[in-house]
Amino acid sequence: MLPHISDPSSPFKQPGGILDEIVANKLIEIKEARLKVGVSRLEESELFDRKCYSLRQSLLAPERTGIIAEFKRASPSKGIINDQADAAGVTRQYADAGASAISVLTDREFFGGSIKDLIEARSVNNIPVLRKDFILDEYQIIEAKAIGADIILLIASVLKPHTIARFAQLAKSLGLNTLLEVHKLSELEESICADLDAIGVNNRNLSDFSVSVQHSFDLVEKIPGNFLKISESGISKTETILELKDAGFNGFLIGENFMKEADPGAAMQEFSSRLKTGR
Ligand SMILES: O=P(O)(O)OC[C@@H](O)[C@@H](O)c1c[nH]c2ccccc12
Repeated sequence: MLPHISDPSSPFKQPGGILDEIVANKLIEIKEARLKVGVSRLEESELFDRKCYSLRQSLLAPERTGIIAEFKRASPSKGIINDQADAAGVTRQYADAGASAISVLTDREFFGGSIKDLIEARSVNNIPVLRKDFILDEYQIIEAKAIGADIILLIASVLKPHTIARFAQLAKSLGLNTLLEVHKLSELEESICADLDAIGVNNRNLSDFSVSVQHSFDLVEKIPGNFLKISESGISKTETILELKDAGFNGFLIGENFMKEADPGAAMQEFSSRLKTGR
């Protein structure tokens, strides 16, 4: 093993653990995609010039739930969750059940996702779609637009602040919405920049997978008022959503709680009606 020396000129942090593995693998994938497809082919995609749906509008629409429902086949912490699910069918049911947005994992190696899943979800939905992946390169942002995503995720435990600012600016210039994911106060303070639309507090620590919704309650008041506030991960009860809403959150990212069921769309439907009736 090489010693753990961080390169000051690197655009990335070195968070350690599984994240370092994910980053190393992703950098290889990006290199391959650049060679195989390339930016100019992406820009020729039919979807590239479409106007994105606004995350703000959809999250704040009173007839919607604020839930960002995630299509996730597997994860490093849980292994396989639901590898046979149909992306179009499930995400359509999510939307019909009042989801404000759809999140689709596009990482294959660690989450069993694909670009195909996102394209399918896009083709049957008219609410915002989040490309859930580890964005490390401008190429992936252009790709996100080309496959029909409306929102990209930038992860503060992986990207240095100057990289986040650069990526957020590019995303904005393409009309994409940007969600910055933070796990702790220092990440929020150092990474926040004007071109972001939303701040997500990830209740899961991506280095050791421990989950606590308390992270959201601890950070909510530190998020400036002009950003949408989203609580991510480990949410399985409607009561938690009501508490998070009271604390000031506009959005709630839920994956496993739905995907672990044989019929994730029906699970979201049931959750959503419980939320409405306050049970
Ligand atoms: O399945 P959960 O616990 O409801 O979590 C969903 C989502 O927040 C989680 O998948 C996630 C949050 N940040 C990420 C970054 C990359 C991949 C996945 C994620």
